[in-house]
Amino acid sequence: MTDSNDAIAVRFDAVRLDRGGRTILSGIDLAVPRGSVTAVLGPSGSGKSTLLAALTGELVPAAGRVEVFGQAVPQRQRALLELRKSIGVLLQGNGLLTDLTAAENVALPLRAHTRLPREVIDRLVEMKLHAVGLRSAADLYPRELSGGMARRVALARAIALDPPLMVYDEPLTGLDPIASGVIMNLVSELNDRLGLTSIIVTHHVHETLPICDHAVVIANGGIVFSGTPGQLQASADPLVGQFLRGEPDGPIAFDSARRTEAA
Ligand SMILES: Nc1ncnc2c1ncn2[C@@H]1O[C@H](COP(=O)(O)OP(=O)(O)OP(=O)(O)O)[C@@H](O)[C@H]1O
Repeated sequence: MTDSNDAIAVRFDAVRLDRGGRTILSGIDLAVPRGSVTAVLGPSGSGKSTLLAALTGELVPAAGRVEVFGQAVPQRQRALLELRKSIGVLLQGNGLLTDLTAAENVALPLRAHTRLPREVIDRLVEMKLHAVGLRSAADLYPRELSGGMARRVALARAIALDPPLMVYDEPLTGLDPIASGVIMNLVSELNDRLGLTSIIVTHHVHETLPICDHAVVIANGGIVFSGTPGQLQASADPLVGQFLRGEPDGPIAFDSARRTEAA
């Protein structure tokens, strides 16, 4: 592994992703530096979740190569499970089990993937809940938590195994502006404090950009912008402008995947 590879946490090299016999994304080149926070932005249906699926090995590229920490995403189940332990994923729905308390939910990955004794797991769970500011909610059930608190418990569970890479799929869905601000601050703080690399897939541009080092916009079947948040805001590209302003009419097709298919 070379030094330059060491500095890159995730690399997409000429990747094409197909789903249901259709090309969703093609010509994807992306390098996510270690330690950075990267936003993957794009309109609904543009292929953001598809990109994540390639990163976690759920979807095998039709062409090109995806690497995580210098290694190609494996296809063999065992190697894939090993890779997934190094990727913490916060999904759109929190995925909390309703008949378990917050603490029991956070303990799940530790019980499943380690042989640590009970008291060590309890201590780790306490630390993870503390990291998201919810130590006092340990014994509450998901139905007793607000939407923002539930998202934070899910975040504590996602970092339970200390993954070096965090992936957030629409972390702000269903949250009010205050809870959204809390989550974004946490994402940024955890990234810096724990030395993580974070990728945030979202269409919440204005809430996400302030904590990002890098932004990528996908539309019309590929990457249409890659740069800093400042460069994104200053971009004169009509496609980027349409997306930032959320306009229905413009160079981004209403159903961008359909346009790819027709192309
Ligand atoms: N399993 C699948 N089989 C076939 N097509 C799929 C599948 N999953 C997604 N697609 C299609 O791929 C395209 C991209 O979907 P994807 O979910 O990646 O977009 P997205 O940008 O994450 O959207 P959203 O912001 O609404 O979640 C869409 O046209 C969708 O219909």
